[in-house]
Amino acid sequence: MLVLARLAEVLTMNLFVLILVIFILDGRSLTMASKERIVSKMGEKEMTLDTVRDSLIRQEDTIIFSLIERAKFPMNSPTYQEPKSCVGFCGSLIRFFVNETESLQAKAGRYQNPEENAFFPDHLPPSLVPPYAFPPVLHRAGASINVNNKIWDIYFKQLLPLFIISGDDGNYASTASSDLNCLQAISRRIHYGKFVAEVKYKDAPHDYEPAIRAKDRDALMKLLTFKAVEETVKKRVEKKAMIFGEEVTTNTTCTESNEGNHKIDPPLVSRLYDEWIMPLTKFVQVEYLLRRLD
Ligand SMILES: C=C(O[C@@H]1C=C(C(=O)O)C=C[C@H]1O)C(=O)O
Repeated sequence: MLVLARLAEVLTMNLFVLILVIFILDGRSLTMASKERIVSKMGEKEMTLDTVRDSLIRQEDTIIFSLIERAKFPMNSPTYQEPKSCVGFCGSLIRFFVNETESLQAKAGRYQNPEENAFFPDHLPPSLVPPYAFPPVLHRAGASINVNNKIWDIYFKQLLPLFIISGDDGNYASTASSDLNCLQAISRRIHYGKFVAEVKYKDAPHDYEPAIRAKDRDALMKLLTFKAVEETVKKRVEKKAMIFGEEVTTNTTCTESNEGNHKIDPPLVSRLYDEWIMPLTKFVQVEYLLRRLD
């Protein structure tokens, strides 16, 4: 009797262990299966020239809104001046602000996304958040191209004076914060040239390879340029600046309310795209393609 009871106990125990093992294995295979589904889902959303162009169109909204926000403030030049001595931090307020914000955003994982490039990439702290498996679209050699030095210089020396009125209202921290929003939006757009170039290369490798091997920048520039697309971009951003920068009132129609009164000058936005944003995006495309066969 005792033996039978002991046997039953052992069998029950074994059965329990067996069920537990099945449960764990099944759970693991389920997790793996769902992970595979996510990965294959991302794979399905393959990048095409149309999808990258759609992204550039959406990014126009971010850029224009950020410029409108910066235009709320006058120049506020103390934001950019190098103080004679260190005041808790060394250098201009804008450098301090960008450095510190990038540091925090790096910890929060911003620069794990291959679409993001820091202005001060040296000595950034590592991300503290679990990594996300961004689809590996870019070719390794070109992925690290960073033209933010150029963007920084152009933004402060050429762009700001064009669309910001002179004056000082003391809002230096808010000014620095809105500058950073502009810089990040413009930088993301310009570096998106890497994705544009990758898609163009994949669509026609035989067209690009001879120019890449010959390191012929002019030929590459010709191959990747679509003048008609650029003209459309210029017209569209001007129209967006007109619509987004309108003063909205409830007692007049949109067209009545705003003749010539926009938060940012619409033709100027078109000019920013024509003279800086599109040429730099194309510069990034050429640089990326030159490394595409490395
Ligand atoms: C980005 C592209 O490549 C080039 C750059 C463009 C831009 O920066 O908007 C537009 C057309 C092309 O000349 C593209 O083809 O869409």
